Amino acid sequence: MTDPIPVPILAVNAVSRSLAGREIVRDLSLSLRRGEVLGLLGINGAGKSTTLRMIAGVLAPDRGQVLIDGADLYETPELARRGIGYLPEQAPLHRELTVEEFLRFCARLRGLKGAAVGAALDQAIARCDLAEVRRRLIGQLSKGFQQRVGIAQALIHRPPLVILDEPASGLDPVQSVRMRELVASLRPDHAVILSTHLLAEAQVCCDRIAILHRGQLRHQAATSAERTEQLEQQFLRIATDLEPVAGVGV
Ligand SMILES: Nc1ncnc2c1ncn2[C@@H]1O[C@H](COP(=O)(O)OP(=O)(O)OP(=O)(O)O)[C@@H](O)[C@H]1O
Repeated sequence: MTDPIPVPILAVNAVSRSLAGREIVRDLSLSLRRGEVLGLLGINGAGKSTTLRMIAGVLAPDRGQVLIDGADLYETPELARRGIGYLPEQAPLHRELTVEEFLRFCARLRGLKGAAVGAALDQAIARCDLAEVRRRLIGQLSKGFQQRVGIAQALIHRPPLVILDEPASGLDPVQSVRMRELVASLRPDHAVILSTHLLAEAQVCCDRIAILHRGQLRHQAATSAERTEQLEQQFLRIATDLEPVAGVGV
């Protein structure tokens, strides 16, 4: 007998959402398995953050369904949300707390108690390479460290799905490289979906790229299957409203 196909960690089924009378995301479907990193690529205003907000459960779709590890995010929100870690575009940090204080607070918010809090804290700090700043105030850290604290809060309860909205935005080149390494290191334990408008960034740390334009998914490819120049050409064609090259796509 063959093994049953595992339930995807994330299944987005025909999701649409309008804001201020305009359809921002239209009929979008995606799925993601454990161990996969998916890059949602698109120009400014393509609908990446709106899509991620729906997947994170902070913005309800008008139509369609989001399943987290098989649980419907809008019918069984408590269950589904336990499976999500989310870093929004503006990291939700408390600048007046130390890294440790903030992450303890996040662990408790996520329902961890007693010794589990300390264990989760140590693990998130080690994972995000924050040991040297664990007793520093968040407000005094560099942008690179602050983003890593943002990722640590998303990982604190070890969710199967990690959602990162432009995690490398505003980082210097050195911090960007470290951020890509951190994202890639999440692969064995989590499914990761991240947004970016930088193709090079997506290519380095993602297994698959999905190009979003005007709220629609226009192209998907494994990063190993297409060369950088091919992907760049597809992205430019889509972003300038030309048809993508036939033969590969969603
Ligand atoms: N609350 C809102 N009300 C009205 N329009 C909105 C709202 N939020 C986003 N939009 C619009 O929806 C479109 C998509 O926005 P979104 O932030 O999802 O794009 P994005 O691809 O993440 O862009 P960026 O790379 O600039 O962050 C934009 O035109 C934006 O102005």
